[in-house]
Amino acid sequence: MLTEHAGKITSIVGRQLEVKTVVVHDLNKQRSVDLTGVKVSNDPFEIINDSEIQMMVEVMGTIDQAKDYIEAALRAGKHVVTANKDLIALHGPSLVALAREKGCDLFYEASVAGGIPILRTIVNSFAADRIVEVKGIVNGTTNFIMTQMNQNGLDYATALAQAQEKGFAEADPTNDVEGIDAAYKMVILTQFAFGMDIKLADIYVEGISKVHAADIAEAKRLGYQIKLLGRAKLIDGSIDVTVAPVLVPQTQPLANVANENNAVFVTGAAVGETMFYGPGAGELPTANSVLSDIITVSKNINMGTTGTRFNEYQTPIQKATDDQVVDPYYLALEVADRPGQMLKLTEIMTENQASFNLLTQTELPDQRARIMLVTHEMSRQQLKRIKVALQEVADLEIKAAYKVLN
Ligand SMILES: NC(=O)C1=CN([C@@H]2O[C@H](COP(=O)(O)OP(=O)(O)OC[C@H]3O[C@@H](n4cnc5c(N)ncnc54)[C@H](OP(=O)(O)O)[C@@H]3O)[C@@H](O)[C@H]2O)C=CC1
Ligand SMILES: N[C@@H](CC=O)C(=O)O
Repeated sequence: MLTEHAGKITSIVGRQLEVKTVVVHDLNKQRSVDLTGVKVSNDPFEIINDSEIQMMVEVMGTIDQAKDYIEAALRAGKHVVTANKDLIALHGPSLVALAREKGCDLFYEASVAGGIPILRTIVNSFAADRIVEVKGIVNGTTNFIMTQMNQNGLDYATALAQAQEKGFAEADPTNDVEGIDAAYKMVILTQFAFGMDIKLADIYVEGISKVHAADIAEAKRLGYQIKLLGRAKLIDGSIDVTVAPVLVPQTQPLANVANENNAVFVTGAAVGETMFYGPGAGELPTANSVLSDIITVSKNINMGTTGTRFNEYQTPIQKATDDQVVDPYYLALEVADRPGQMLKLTEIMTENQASFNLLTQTELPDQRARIMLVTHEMSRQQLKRIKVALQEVADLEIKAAYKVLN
């Protein structure tokens, strides 16, 4: 892209960008990019110690190693662009502080939602509004897997292997499928939207690895798609952040976001609901976001305005309590003794002031049945109590408890 769009980039930046050194892991690997005239090395200090180089781009992944290299580059006075959400979510504040101290830029647009320019949009276009909710599909791999399972009948392992082949998944896809990658992105989105430095441990995280084909089918029958959704919501001045499988109504645009695409809804008190859609993973979409950062830094160097934070908004906000977070839920239970279990279920729901508006069941072998119900709105605290009480019931197993988007 730097070569093909060189003329446009030069006219926007006012200078010609030159790649001096590329650092890789395996010097013998065949590359599809023409690196004629570029120094190729496996030593990051070839960049960090080169006084001619003004900017370092980190797209190697990892946490500790990348952190060491970025810190060294910032200490050497180099501006940094990174796509590393793991690192920014876990160590963003200290890296941002170091960059500021050194008068350097640190940009990371590609770290959230791949090719969608969502961080820059929040910083620039929502600067005057009060954001009340950010929710969406922020992991391409899991959305690709769920789409392939749903629409093409692929099994989980085959769909994951395809996501890896296409370059959407992380080097170790555990973080993708267990919701950690989406949670890292929600940490960054929460920081940008609400000015709040939330920790990974403050987020309820559940991935897709345990989503059952029976729940996908039942959700579909009821008019929903199960999607891995991240949500950061302002509730009475407090923030709640979650990443989990959610039943999305077919009529909601998020239900139709397929494959590696991502979509982020940003709701502002003034503007209302806005939706940003595009490829959330993949080589060129990610490269476009990285290049938009490179161009921003280059312009800042030109104008002598480096050293300001990507996001300047900071404000102290509390985490919401389980009592404050209210949603309808989908519950799937496996039972043996049906009439007895149904009675118990109804009792437990009533004792916890909860009710359901829909209940279905399917027969399973050995006299067992799978009961699926959609509740009316209840707090996360109520749900927790109901789950604890149901766990005490003999011959009853909770198979799923997912939020329903309304
Ligand atoms: N893939 C995607 O769609 C997206 C990825 N990201 C983020 O971008 C980063 C990179 O992801 P991705 O491109 O998929 O990863 P890849 O594994 O495809 O690429 C990593 C690159 O880093 C190089 N590298 C790895 N370790 C070292 C090391 N110790 N020293 C020098 N070079 C090293 C590798 O070299 P070699 O080629 O020799 O192996 C390779 O070129 C991650 O932080 C990821 O989370 C962000 C948004 C989207
Ligand atoms: N593994 C990530 C890549 C982009 O951030 C994803 O699948 O979304």
